Amino acid sequence: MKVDYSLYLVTDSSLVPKNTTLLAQIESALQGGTTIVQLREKELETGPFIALGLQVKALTQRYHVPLIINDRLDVAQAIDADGVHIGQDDMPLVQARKILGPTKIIGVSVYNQKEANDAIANGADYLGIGAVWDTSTKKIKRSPLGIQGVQDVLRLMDVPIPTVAIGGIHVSNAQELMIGSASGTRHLDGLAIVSAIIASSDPKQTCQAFSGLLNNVFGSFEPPIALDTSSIVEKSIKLVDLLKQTGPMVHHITNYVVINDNANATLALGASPIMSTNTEEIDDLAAVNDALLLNMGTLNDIDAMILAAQTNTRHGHPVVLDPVGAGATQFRKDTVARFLKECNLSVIKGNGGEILSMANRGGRSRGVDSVGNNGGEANAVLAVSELAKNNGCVVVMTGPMDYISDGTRVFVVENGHPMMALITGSGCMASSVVACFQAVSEDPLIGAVAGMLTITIASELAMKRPEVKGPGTFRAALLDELYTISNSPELIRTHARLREIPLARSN
Ligand SMILES: Nc1ncnc2c1ncn2[C@@H]1O[C@H](COP(=O)(O)OP(=O)(O)OP(=O)(O)O)[C@@H](O)[C@H]1O
Ligand SMILES: Cc1ncsc1CCO
Repeated sequence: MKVDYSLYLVTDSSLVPKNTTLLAQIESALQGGTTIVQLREKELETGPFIALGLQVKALTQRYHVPLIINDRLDVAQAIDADGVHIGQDDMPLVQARKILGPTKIIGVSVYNQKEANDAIANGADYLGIGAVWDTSTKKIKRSPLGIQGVQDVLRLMDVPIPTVAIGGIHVSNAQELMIGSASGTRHLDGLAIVSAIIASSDPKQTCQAFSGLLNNVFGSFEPPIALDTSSIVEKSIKLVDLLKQTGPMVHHITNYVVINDNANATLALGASPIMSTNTEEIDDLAAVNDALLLNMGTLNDIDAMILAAQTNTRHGHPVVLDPVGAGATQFRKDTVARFLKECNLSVIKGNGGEILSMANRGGRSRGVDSVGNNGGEANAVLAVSELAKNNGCVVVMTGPMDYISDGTRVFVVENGHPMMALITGSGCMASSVVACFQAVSEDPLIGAVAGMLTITIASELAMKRPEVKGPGTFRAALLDELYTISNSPELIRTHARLREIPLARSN
């Protein structure tokens, strides 16, 4: 579930103006564009808190906005809220997560780098950074952070998870805070507001003012520099080196046909594979993992896959899905729908039949094999770009040409050899390689292109070997050539055939 943290309302009944009610203030705020609500009622006993929680939940559900409960896990459970927000002196995050399970949102209040990174390491979904300024709504024990203090926490987070700032934020200082605290590509994802909304004589109007201001600020943040194809090739070369230097761990839940090739391809690039399907160890693995690959080939362990995806996402690790045989059976179609709904995927990498059928663009699978694309390049471009845009991820569609898109750009890797289609699991190996690159690439699009260049160039180099006579010798040579590229990444520069297809503006 993707959560919009941008206009985060935190309640406080004691601040509600005399002529109205808390519920009316919340509803007005929702009409004005509040994107998430936290019920913070420090003085309420359990019974009345639950009763109020149920009323607020009915409201937030109507506006399709998540409801978070401050501190009280029991209340959150009783009303099946979307999550909790805990402070440094509340129930520790580790225990809270055990109680609430992996799917609930848990936010943590943090004041400095250490608290932020501890919360990130323990699987917080978002951070509330503050207090930014002095505030009348909460007695603060530590001096206010100011804009610089917020920026320090943002800059020093080990992994960039969503953040909101809290404490003394009003329409008058919100823009200064959003812009002043941004650093490089990191910025706040939203503002948590208490009195400016709850005590407002017109919460709807106040929220509209915040929303307008936030939209302008988000629009003003520098988009990442769009690299041309030769810069992406150079980046890919650097990523091969980085993979070898850092040796990231890549947890695979894959199929039993390809499992050994997946592990060996990962090792050949200098990364560490772990092939585990046991739910008991997902937490421990996620704590030290760097990327997760889910492969639907033999389609067991679906619950473990989803749990692993959610757990890894909480740790900030990318998740790659190989939707093997996506359109082949009703069960596979249903399972893909579950992955799309319940997981936050970084990359979907499938063959033509799989990706085209997921995009409703005519693809077919016979078992796990792709049965062609009748719509040519234009159809492939639309399939990857639409699927990417609709799911907020990168999509790779393999075949004689590999099409790769993040929804705004489309690249084609023209490298590869037809012999790849004659060994089982070459696509699955490509997914492992893409997952390895996701572990070291800040940009999932570049990581996906780098992965596809690496495996397809390896296939070309393998076919040049004199001992390669057919699929058997090719399979071994492919591993050898992944290893060759890992040691001589500049081979990518001389072999890459990468082109960009401009997307029509209407897309
Ligand atoms: N005709 C071809 N020419 C060049 N490269 C190809 C060709 N067919 C496949 N490839 C390459 O082979 C790899 C696997 O792609 P393919 O679409 O065959 O995957 P797949 O069907 O998912 O494989 P599997 O299910 O066996 O794992 C990709 O790297 C792709 O670039
Ligand atoms: C042949 C086969 N069957 C299920 S998975 C798999 C490997 C290629 O995906």
